[in-house]
Amino acid sequence: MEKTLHFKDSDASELEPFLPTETLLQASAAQGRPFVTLTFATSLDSSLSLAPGTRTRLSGPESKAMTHHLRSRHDAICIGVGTAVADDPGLNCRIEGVGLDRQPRPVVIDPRGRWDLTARSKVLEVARAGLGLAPFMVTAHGGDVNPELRTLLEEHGGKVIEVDTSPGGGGDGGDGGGPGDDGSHPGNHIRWGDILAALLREGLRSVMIEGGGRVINSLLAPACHDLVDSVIVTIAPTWLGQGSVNVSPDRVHDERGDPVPPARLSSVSWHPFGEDAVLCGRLGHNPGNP
Ligand SMILES: NC(=O)c1ccc[n+]([C@@H]2O[C@H](COP(=O)([O-])OP(=O)(O)OC[C@H]3O[C@@H](n4cnc5c(N)ncnc54)[C@H](O)[C@@H]3O)[C@@H](O)[C@H]2O)c1
Ligand SMILES: Nc1nc(=O)c(N)c(NC[C@H](O)[C@H](O)[C@H](O)COP(=O)(O)O)[nH]1
Repeated sequence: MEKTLHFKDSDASELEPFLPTETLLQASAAQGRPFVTLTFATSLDSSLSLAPGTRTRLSGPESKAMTHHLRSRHDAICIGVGTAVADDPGLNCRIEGVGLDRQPRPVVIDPRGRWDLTARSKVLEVARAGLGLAPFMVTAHGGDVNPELRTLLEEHGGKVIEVDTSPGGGGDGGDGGGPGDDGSHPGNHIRWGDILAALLREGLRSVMIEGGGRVINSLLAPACHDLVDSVIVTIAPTWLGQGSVNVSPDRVHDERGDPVPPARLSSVSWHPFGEDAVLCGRLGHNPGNP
């Protein structure tokens, strides 16, 4: 098991204006979704990892502890299956003293059963050790879920959640597209509004979405802005170069056909954590905010 992390209360308080409060949770629930924080770490050239299918360490120890604090402040932590396969993640909070009652529920979006989950996968080892919760897998309604995978999940206290796909493959920003991308393949795309509504029905009132590239780029598309409350980005002082997994949402054009920026944050603040800078901002409008 990995080393325990430490995070100071004074650092935690700097992040609070961007995290769910009871008022914000109720306002999000009234819109039929959990409070959503989009969070990830990038290089100076806006990359998440050196190449698809590989895991690249970007955060230093201080900002890594910050990310784990965020995990303890949400009911769920959500990733796409591309990240689940590339990283074999634990998806728990490893800050000292954080008990099971403050662990987030891991959620993996996997419309067509690409996840190579086995009993030796880290997320299940963590659950068996009592250091985190067993994962939920969100899949396409009527898709083929491997019965062994379903049993494995259920034996650990996890489950499969089936959600209807959106005919035509999206309309809410897609999921970034590209080779090997089963998520934007017609018939496999699940609208983010439907994914989030399904998580709220499971009692998950706040979700931290950690990536990867396709997930982040799709949520930064204008059609999804009202589904995202806060964005918290760790920026590491390094470049990963061309061919890396990039945060760069699809181009957006105005009615004249001229390009316009797809997204801009508001209420922005910057915080140094070790050698990294952490950027906090708001994307959509949550009626619970002043
Ligand atoms: N630096 C960071 O903070 C960070 C965070 C997470 C992941 N990563 C890296 O990102 C890479 C993985 O990114 P990626 O873009 O390959 O994969 P991803 O994790 O974004 O997963 C994409 C897949 O998820 C599914 N999916 C996502 N949204 C969907 C939707 N709305 N409907 C249906 N299916 C949907 C689809 O199968 C899609 O192909 C890895 O290298 C990982 O290490 C880095
Ligand atoms: N904050 C942050 N800094 C990084 O340097 C880095 N590589 C990630 N990556 C996020 C990550 O790729 C997924 O969210 C993992 O899959 C989680 O894995 P763990 O639970 O930590 O095992 N995130």
